[in-house]
Amino acid sequence: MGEFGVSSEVGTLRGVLLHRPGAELSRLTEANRDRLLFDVVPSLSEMRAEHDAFAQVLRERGVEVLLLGDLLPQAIEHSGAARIQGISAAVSDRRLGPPLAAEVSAYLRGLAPADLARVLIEGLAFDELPGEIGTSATSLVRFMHAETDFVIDPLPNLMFTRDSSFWVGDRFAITRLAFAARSRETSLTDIVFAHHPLFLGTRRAYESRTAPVEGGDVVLLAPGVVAVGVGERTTPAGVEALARSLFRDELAHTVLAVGIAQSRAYMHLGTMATMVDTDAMVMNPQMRCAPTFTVSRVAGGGPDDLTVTGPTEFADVASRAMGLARLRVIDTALDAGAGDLPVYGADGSNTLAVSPGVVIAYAHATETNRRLRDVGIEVLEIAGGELATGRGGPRCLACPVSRAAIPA
Ligand SMILES: NC(=[NH2+])NCCC[C@H](N)C(=O)O
Repeated sequence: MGEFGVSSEVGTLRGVLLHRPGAELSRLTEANRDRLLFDVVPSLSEMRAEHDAFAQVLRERGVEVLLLGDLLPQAIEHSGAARIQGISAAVSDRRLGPPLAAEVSAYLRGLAPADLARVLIEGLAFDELPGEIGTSATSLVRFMHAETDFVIDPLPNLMFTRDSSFWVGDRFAITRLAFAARSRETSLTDIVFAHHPLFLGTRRAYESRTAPVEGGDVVLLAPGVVAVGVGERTTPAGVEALARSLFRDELAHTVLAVGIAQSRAYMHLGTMATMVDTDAMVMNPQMRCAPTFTVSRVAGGGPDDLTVTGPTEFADVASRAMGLARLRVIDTALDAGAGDLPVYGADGSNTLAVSPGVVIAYAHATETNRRLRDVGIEVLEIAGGELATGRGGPRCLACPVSRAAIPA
């Protein structure tokens, strides 16, 4: 696929990390789906068929598709540290109590890499624990847990690989996810990028990881110019930490912090606005004037000194920061066909570019897709009725690891 590295949202895509939906989604029930961030309980078989078709479109366009479910066991096989890291992120003393936690950890240490990877992704229910674990009288948890409790929570949102990591320049960034239901996902993307031999020698961006930053909020507008949504997920402190880190590593010179509503319907900047060409964005109309602060480095200051200006309207400041005479903005439509998802839940703005002016989009975003075609964007449609039940479109479902540089 060529070199790893990503400096835009539209440069010709050469490689992506996807996660094929698996049994972790069969864990969703009416009782837990809200907590696990799904609007309805999906059909796994249909969802997998849709996801396979998505991967196929990518492959047909010459994109190498890496699957997390393949890379994770390979990384664990390769590195003892990866194994320990996966186990310690999954087993919580606080939740299981020390005696049971110790027994579960010992059990996981003994599993073959493929089995351990499966547990780390799909979770572990109490009734799946081998009979001999925790049966001594030392664990109250073993006796009193609720029927529906998990020893290790499943990760049904892992397929949204853009949230738990992203690449900027020639480095990978492991994020910090805002909600408890997703926070462990980053331990798995970290294992893959830090320990899989494929990525040997690649470096890490954004080490701090204290305040939440989700990859879905990070939009690489142009080389050196990074927009980050601040809303339900990414916090202002997260953007500050990310900006400092990107400036220090010279991976960006301008960070735009874009205020989006604190609501599930808005979720991520990438859900509301995405690049579809080097000079064009598809955008929820409300985003044009979203209050945006520009964060840059103080001239002559230390690497950690930031200067903040604004607020200014998102579309204007983005266009200027990208050095464009004019940014073409295509408004997302209120698409029908999204069932009872809220108006922009059709994920029409959540397109994934495979090259400048060529994007993958959900077929159900009919009107938005028509508008994109009207201005000359090629739209490759995929079925997403089941994939969209967790909310999130093609862009969230893929973490680009290699894109060609966009021609200057
Ligand atoms: N980048 C995105 N918009 N990702 C979609 C994530 C969807 C997931 N169910 C969540 O609520 O977190």
